Amino acid sequence: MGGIEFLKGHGTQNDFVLLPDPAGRLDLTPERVAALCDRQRGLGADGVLRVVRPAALGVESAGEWFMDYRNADGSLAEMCGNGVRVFARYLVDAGLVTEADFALGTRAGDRRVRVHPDRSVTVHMGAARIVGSSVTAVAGREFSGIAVDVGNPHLVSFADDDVADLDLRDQPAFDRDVFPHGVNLEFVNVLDADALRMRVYERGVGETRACGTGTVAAVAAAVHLAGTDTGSSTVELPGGTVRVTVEHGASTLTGPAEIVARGELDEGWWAGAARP
Ligand SMILES: N[C@@H](CCC[C@H](N)C(=O)O)C(=O)O
Repeated sequence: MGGIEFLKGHGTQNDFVLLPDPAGRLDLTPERVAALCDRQRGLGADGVLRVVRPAALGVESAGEWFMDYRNADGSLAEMCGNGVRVFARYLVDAGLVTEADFALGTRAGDRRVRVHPDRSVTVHMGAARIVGSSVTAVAGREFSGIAVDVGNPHLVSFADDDVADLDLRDQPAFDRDVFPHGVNLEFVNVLDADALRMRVYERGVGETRACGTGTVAAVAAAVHLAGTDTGSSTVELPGGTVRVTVEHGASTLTGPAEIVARGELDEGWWAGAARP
């Protein structure tokens, strides 16, 4: 095999290693994903986006490309909102799609995207479903939350105190009976009628500087609390600001997406990274 091409990109500082692999030839083990994402022994990222043809993985999609997303710990997740924006940015920059508006496949189903001239990307995120409530605890302090399914699981907790002061270095407690496959935990301040501030502790990663599906979950939860099913809001995150709309079983996420670097992985390193 020749060198393994990679790119590095981010969306509101939620960062990813992209691996172009149209035919699905890479043996992308959880150990290799974890090594790639490690900020000391690898390239460092919150997740990996393999760029692959749907047929190569045996999945159905109306899109020409499938976003094979992995969390930094090597686990699979259904969906990644910031990842879709970065993935779309790469496809357009690389000339792999020629339209500005197209569909791509994810484990949560197909997602339509629009790449704007100012380099921002809008993703049609599908339905954000309110599925119940639960609790979480950060450093012994309990928060009640609204459970939201955005293709992947979220628990959104609204706080009166500034979420900037929360200590999110350790995994907050959550109810494993309610979330047997884990959950992404969002902590939110309402700034005004159409502005939220959010921090997030992601399943399979830890605290990240932004989570696209999390922002959609946060706006859906805010809209739900307001007693309606339609609304739109900016969401300020440590890594930047996105815009979310939620209406009648659909939602959109708009924000920046950047490709930062490209290069080749060392083959010896790749071979060794297959081992834990
Ligand atoms: N950062 C992502 C979400 C990635 C998946 C998540 N950690 C999970 O396990 O569900 C986003 O931007 O949505």
